[in-house]
Amino acid sequence: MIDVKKLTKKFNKFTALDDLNLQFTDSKSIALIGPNGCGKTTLIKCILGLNVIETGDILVDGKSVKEDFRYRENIGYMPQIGRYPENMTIGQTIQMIKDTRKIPASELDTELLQDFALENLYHKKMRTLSGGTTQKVSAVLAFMFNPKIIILDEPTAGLDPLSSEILKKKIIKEKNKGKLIIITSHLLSELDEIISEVVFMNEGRIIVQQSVEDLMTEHKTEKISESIISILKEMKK
Ligand SMILES: Nc1ncnc2c1ncn2[C@@H]1O[C@H](COP(=O)(O)OP(=O)(O)OP(=O)(O)O)[C@@H](O)[C@H]1O
Repeated sequence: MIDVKKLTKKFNKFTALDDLNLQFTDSKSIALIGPNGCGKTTLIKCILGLNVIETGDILVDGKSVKEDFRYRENIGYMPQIGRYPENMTIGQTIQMIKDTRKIPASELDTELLQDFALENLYHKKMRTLSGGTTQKVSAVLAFMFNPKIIILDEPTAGLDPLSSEILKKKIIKEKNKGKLIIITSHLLSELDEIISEVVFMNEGRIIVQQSVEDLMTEHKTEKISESIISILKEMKK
């Protein structure tokens, strides 16, 4: 569980996150959505400890992210753009990260590795990979260490339809095991099958946090994308 308490994040005089209060509970898959620049990645980076928090706090399973960095071992993160050592191969990169985590091979989740058939490309250098293949490496690593919380930043943006489907199935499977999944996406049509809750942000604030059922009932729609478009239209009035 993640508990965001009165979180404000400023970059000099610019307020990127403005007094956020939020709870993300286990067994949910939450879509974090909102216009470009509304603060989604900033919030994710605060959760991951990549942004320093000056005002407010974030508790992950009851422990402040400001205190002990070890909570990060429970979070799998797939960044929007993964950056890896350019001259290492896929195989070496995955092995290097496995070595730093020191988790027995029997406990690793290699399902995505197999489903993406990434082992066939183990010899390829990271700098030579297409955007989609780099995304697959990031996805494999986000799930590999069986984290309780999985954060995916625009996960399907660069993936072909088949790979996107493989990843979506994996997300649903892990959510059903009780994990907490947070996804940012602008591809609203992608979200329908996987999301149980929506957090809509604008200008560093939470506009809506609602279960998918409530959202669709309120907006009389059958698709998340249509509900979000209704919210956007109401905001412009
Ligand atoms: N390190 C930084 N220094 C200064 N400003 C920053 C920094 N990081 C983010 N910002 C600003 O904070 C705001 C929120 O950015 P953020 O990346 O969180 O948006 P986002 O919702 O993830 O957008 P997108 O949908 O385009 O990915 C933007 O105005 C951005 O320019």
